Amino acid sequence: MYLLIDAGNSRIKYAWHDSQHWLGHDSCSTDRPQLMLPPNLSVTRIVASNVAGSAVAEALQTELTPLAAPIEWLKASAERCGVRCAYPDPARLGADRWAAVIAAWHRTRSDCLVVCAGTATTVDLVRADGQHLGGCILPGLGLMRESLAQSTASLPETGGEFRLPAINTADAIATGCLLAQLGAINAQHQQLSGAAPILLTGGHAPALLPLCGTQASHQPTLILDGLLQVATSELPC
Ligand SMILES: Nc1ncnc2c1ncn2[C@@H]1O[C@H](COP(=O)(O)OP(=O)(O)O)[C@@H](O)[C@H]1O
Ligand SMILES: CC(C)(COP(=O)(O)O)[C@@H](O)C(=O)NCCC(=O)O
Ligand SMILES: [K+]
Repeated sequence: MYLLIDAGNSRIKYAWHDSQHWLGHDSCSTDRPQLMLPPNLSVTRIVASNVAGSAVAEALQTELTPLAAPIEWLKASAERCGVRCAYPDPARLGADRWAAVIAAWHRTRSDCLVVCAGTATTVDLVRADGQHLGGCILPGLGLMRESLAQSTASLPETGGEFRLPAINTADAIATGCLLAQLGAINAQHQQLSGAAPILLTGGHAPALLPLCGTQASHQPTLILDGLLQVATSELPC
C-alpha cells in the first residue's frame, strides 16, 4: 500500500492506494497534523510533499512512526518521471508544484497549464515533451480577500459573487480577486499553444473553474496523483 501526503500551508491532504485503486482519503488542518488512517494499514511506501515548514514535517514524522515505512520527502529535481524542471536550482520549486506538474504531464502528454489554487496560487507551464517551463506565484483567493479586509476599515472578508461590473462592495471584492487570479492564469495560458488544457487543483479550484473556459478541468487529486506517480517509480525520493 502507498500512502501519499500533500502538506500545504492550510491543509494536509492524504490518501492511500494499493497500486490499483485509491482506497481512502482524508484531510486535516496544517495547524493540527493528525492523520486518521484505518487500523492495520500495511504501508510499503510513504511519499510526501511538504511546503508548510519543518515543524509540520517533524509532527508528521512523529505521527507516522508506528508505520513500517519511513516518510520519503519529495524534492523537485532536474528530472523525474519524464518531467524536466525549469528552475536552475530545482530544490527551490515547491514540492507540491512539482508533484502537480508530474501528474499533469502524465495525464495530458500535451502542452498544459497547471494551476494549484490553495493558500497561494501557483501557475506552471509544461510542454508536451515533458519540459517544465516555470510559472508564477500569487496570493491565493483567500489571502487576497483577507489582506483587503485586514488593511481597510470597511471591506468585508467574505461574501459576494462574480459580477461584471459589480454594483455593491461584496460583489466588487469577489469579482476583483477572481479577475486577478484569472489574469495570471490567462496570461500564462497565452504562452502555450492555443487550446492547451488547464488543470485546476486546490481548495479554491471550484471557484475558478466556471471562469476558466472549456479547456479547464477540475483535478482535485492532482498533487496526490503526482506523489503516487513518484511512489510507483522504482527510484527513491
Ligand atoms: N470546499 C473547500 N474545501 C477545502 N478548502 C476550501 C474549500 N473551498 C475553499 N477552500 C479554501 O482552500 C484552502 C485550502 O486549499 P488547499 O489547496 O488545501 O491549500 P494548501 O495546499 O495551501 O493547504 C482553505 O484555506 C480554504 O480557504
Ligand atoms: C508557493 C507555495 C507557497 C504554495 O503553497 P500552498 O499554497 O500549496 O500551501 C509552495 O509551493 C512553496 O513554498 N514553493 C516554494 C517556492 C517556489 O515554488 O518557487
Ligand atoms: K498552491
